[in-house]
Amino acid sequence: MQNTKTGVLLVNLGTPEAPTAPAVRAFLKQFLSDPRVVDLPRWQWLPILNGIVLRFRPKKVAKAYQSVWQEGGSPLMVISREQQQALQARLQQDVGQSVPVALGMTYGAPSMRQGLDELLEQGCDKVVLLPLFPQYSCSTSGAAFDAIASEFAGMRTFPHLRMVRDYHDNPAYIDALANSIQSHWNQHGRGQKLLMSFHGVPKRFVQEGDIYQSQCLRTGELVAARLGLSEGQWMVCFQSRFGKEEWLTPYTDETLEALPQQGVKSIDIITPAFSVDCLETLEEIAIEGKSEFLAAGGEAYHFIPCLNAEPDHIAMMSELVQKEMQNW
Ligand SMILES: C=CC1=C(C)c2cc3[nH]c(cc4nc(cc5[nH]c(cc1n2)c(C)c5CCC(=O)O)C(CCC(=O)O)=C4C)c(C)c3C=C
Ligand SMILES: [Fe+2]
Ligand SMILES: [Fe+2]
Repeated sequence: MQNTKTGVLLVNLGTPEAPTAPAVRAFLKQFLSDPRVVDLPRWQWLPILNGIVLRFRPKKVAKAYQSVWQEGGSPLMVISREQQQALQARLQQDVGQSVPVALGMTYGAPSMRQGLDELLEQGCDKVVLLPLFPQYSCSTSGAAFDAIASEFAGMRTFPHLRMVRDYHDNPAYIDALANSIQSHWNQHGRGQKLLMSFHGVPKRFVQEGDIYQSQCLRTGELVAARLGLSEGQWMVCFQSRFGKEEWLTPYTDETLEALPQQGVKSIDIITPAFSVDCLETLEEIAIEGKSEFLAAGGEAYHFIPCLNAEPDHIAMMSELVQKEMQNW
């Protein structure tokens, strides 16, 4: 009998197994060896990666991970597991049948292969690949596609596949962000400016065709419009710069240092490119960003968490999956 069962492979970037230098080194080695992430010629990049980056960065970054590590592990993994369980329960409710949801990370564990095998073992012959990167980038969603394709390359028969490429302007995603900001304002009051800080990428990626920047700007505009914000009350900026090349601007850290001098003493900051809180939101933005802003003369800094496993975020994911399941 032919299978006709759909499963969901929920994808995120991945994270180290422990907040230690050896575990961070192992993770960074796999991640930063991917040409989708650093596309310099291998002869040029690998000596830098092995001789400098992997020698010095793991110790520093392990310390940063220690500052946000949770009882159950890396925040990215703990929250991704919550999303997996919540989405499976939500799909059962919305679709009225079991739709298995597995987790696969582009780098580290559980690997894409482990996630895929979990679905195949449950009899799924149709897989919806849902990378939790709302804005497409070659360095994230592109890399997730490569990772599943390289697993398929070794299979005699691979399952049917549909992939959600991006959802940067999906009304339910925009609503979930706007609702999260509004409820933060209701609880804590409203700052002078709302910063939407997206993970950066090298400017060159965009010049060479990556649609990431335009999708970030569109998300920003839609959220601002949904909240009725006028120019000057919000801005988009880009964080997590890596290496010497120019990345998308304005840079978040420079913005945080400049705003107090421009009279902006209180801000709210949200990170819409991240679907789960992780090192880059909890350490770089919630901790480091705050101390940068306050040191520059800022007075109030409010970090708004990612959508994580919030019910409206999970409902949006269910909607994305159901759309892919239509006429299949
Ligand atoms: C080297 C270039 C990098 C590109 C390009 C890049 C794009 C990119 N990354 C995310 C999401 C995440 N990145 C995270 C960590 C992280 N990112 C880079 C580098 C690039 N990212 C590094 C080196 C690291 C590791 C930490 C460090 O050494 O500073 C994470 C968090 C992982 C965690 O464990 O918590 C996420 C998530 C996006 C969305 C993106 C492009 C759009
Ligand atoms: Fe990154
Ligand atoms: Fe960072």
